[in-house]
Amino acid sequence: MRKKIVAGNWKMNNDLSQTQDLLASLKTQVIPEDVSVMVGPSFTNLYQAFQSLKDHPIEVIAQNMHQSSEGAYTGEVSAPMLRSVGITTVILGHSERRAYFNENDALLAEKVNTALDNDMKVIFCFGEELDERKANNHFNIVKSQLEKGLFHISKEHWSNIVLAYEPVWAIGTGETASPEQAQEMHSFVRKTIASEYTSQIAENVSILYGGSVKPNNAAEIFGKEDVDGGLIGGAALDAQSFMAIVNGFGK
Ligand SMILES: O=C[C@H](O)COP(=O)(O)O
Repeated sequence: MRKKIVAGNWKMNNDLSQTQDLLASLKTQVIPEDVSVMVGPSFTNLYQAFQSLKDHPIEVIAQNMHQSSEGAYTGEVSAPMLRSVGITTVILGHSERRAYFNENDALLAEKVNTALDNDMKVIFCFGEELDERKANNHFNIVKSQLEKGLFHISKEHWSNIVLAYEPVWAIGTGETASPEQAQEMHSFVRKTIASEYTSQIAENVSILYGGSVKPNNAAEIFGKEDVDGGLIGGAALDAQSFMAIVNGFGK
């Protein structure tokens, strides 16, 4: 049975003191047993966050990492560095990384390999832009992102992969994909994985939806058969909103 997951991507928000405040609020919450809850603070606050949540079911994850494990890459952070502060899950391929930092499919394929080589789990993000959806090209775009960035991995590595479908037009815009649009794409992705790999792999991988998920729409989107949770941006910055999304999902 696949895991239900709600992951908060804090993006470039929250300094140390704000991070401590948000973690303190989250730590008072009871986490439903059937939902894996994750939060992704900035690099500077990962160590503090990991230490703070050590005895708590919420997992601390990273938002990005470099494709090399070490070297002369000023300003970058490697997979072994993340591991050294307790982090074992990383988000890769977020549309903001693709758009603002020129991360293309080939680079993401390298990053995926480095993460897996370092025994890390990957939340692999993908999704189409608005003009691509309007041109009815969204399935091709998503298939291509998966084929070029992820489908080189071996069958054995799929247990370390979580997928996150994030239509770019829905991120931070207040405009969500409808539950039907999310389900349609998630089902397409699952079928694509079944044909490239096996139906068992396709059935077991969690596929999250991301893009303007809020407490008032989460339950309906997460209620769809192939939606296994969410990657939450803005609403994850507020403990009450985030926990309302988590609790609306847990049974
Ligand atoms: O990583 C999270 C997504 O980009 C969604 O962000 P959002 O919930 O602010 O739209």
